Amino acid sequence: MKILLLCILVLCSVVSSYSTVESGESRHISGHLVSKKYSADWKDLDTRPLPYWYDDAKIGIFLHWGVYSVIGFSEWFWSNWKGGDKKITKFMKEHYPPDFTYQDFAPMFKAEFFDPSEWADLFLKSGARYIVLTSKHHDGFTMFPSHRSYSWNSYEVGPKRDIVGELSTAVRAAGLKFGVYHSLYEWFNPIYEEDKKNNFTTRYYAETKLWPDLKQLINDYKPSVLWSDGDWETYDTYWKSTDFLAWLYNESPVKDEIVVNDRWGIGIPCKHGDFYNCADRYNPGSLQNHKWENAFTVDSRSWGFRKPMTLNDTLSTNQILYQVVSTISCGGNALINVGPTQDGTISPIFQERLLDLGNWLKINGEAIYSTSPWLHQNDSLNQDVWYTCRKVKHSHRHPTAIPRDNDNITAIYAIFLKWPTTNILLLKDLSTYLHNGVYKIELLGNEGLINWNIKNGVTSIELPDKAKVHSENAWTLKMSLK
Ligand SMILES: C[C@@H]1O[C@@H](Oc2ccc([N+](=O)[O-])cc2)[C@@H](O)[C@H](O)[C@@H]1O
Repeated sequence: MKILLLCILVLCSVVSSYSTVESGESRHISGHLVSKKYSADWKDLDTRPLPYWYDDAKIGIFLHWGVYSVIGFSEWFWSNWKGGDKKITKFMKEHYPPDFTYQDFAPMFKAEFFDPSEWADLFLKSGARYIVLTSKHHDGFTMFPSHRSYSWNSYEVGPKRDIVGELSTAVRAAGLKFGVYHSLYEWFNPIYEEDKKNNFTTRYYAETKLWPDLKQLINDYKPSVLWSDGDWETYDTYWKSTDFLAWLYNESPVKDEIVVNDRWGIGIPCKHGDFYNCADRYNPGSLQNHKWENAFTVDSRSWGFRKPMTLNDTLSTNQILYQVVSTISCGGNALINVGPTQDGTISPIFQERLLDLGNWLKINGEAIYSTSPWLHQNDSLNQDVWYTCRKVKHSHRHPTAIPRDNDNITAIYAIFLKWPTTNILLLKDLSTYLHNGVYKIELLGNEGLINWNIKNGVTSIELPDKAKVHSENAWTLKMSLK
């Protein structure tokens, strides 16, 4: 007996030392990452380098689309209704038969005008580099033919189409990355409710629904982003988040490509994940240590399509640019949400905002894509100015965090969101870098060089006649060596 125990002990220690060697290494050979095996704990998972495409992309489009788009209140409609929301109760009483259920809305979700390549064309023109679609929100309705969501998916009810499949194909054909939003919990799934009733000591839902669904999603659609949500009722130990991520990073068909956010259980957001969302609409205004993403909505009041939305509720192009620019300057990505309609269209007001962004990026994209945060983010003299910079390529970047060094800078960009009435832009934080006159300044989208001088530590930049400048809403000054 003793000998047997000893043998087991020795075997265990051999196995564990082998696995530490395995998991302790990650090497770059001629630019290629030799993938290591991650163990299923946060400490090891956190060492995974961020796939470069994500930091380079900077801008994505978020789509909240599902059965809730039919009602047009918000994606939380069902839960709010059941929770006794007065407005909703009254609305349902006035407009629907007394026994009408949330499920009865599903056949009305026809998506009859849904043309994925038209959407992809719009997204391409917006300048976004990745798309994130709700593959399943908290109502549990899957936008793909889930093997575990019988009669509660877009392939069997409503559109009768594999929305995730069709959109992923079209988006990729346009050269963009495709990702999925996925809610861990389902408000009213009886199997989940049973686990919940058992204080999450049982894991029936996680084993029989969640895991098979997630694996199907990853294996069948090979998304580049998995945007996890609905994690907050219980711990990552119930979800088995680390096991899932170890599988995702080690074995899955997207192991080198995929990025995930931070919503993997109580206490995890803002602490673990390839990038952090922290709270929704999170925009800290200062440089962060870890890659993060600002997910925000063009309709300031809802993620899903809201029929009573007014023009006033929507973010203006200038407000969207403020979010995009301040976020990227602080090391984040911007994920801009719009809610498509039940017919499968994207309303013209959202189209216009996205196209405005695209037109702005055509001129100013050089200050956005593949840039790094600079030494300063928001100019200390002029609050409407945000900096980014360009560095010689990737090999110098820290693999998991936002680069903080200031080596290898080839250009500094100052993006300003208000045109000064005097036509003179005053900046402070640039002054120590520009002093010796070897720098030139250009305004993107405008011919020729810009006159500038430094007095008492303030850089004064003479802007050209505004009428002759192509960019609108925000402008970029580029500082580089002569
Ligand atoms: C993107 C959004 O994500 C969640 O809402 C959240 C989740 C987390 C926080 N948070 O951490 O502050 C706030 C809203 C969803 O409930 C919501 O419907 C939408 O899908």
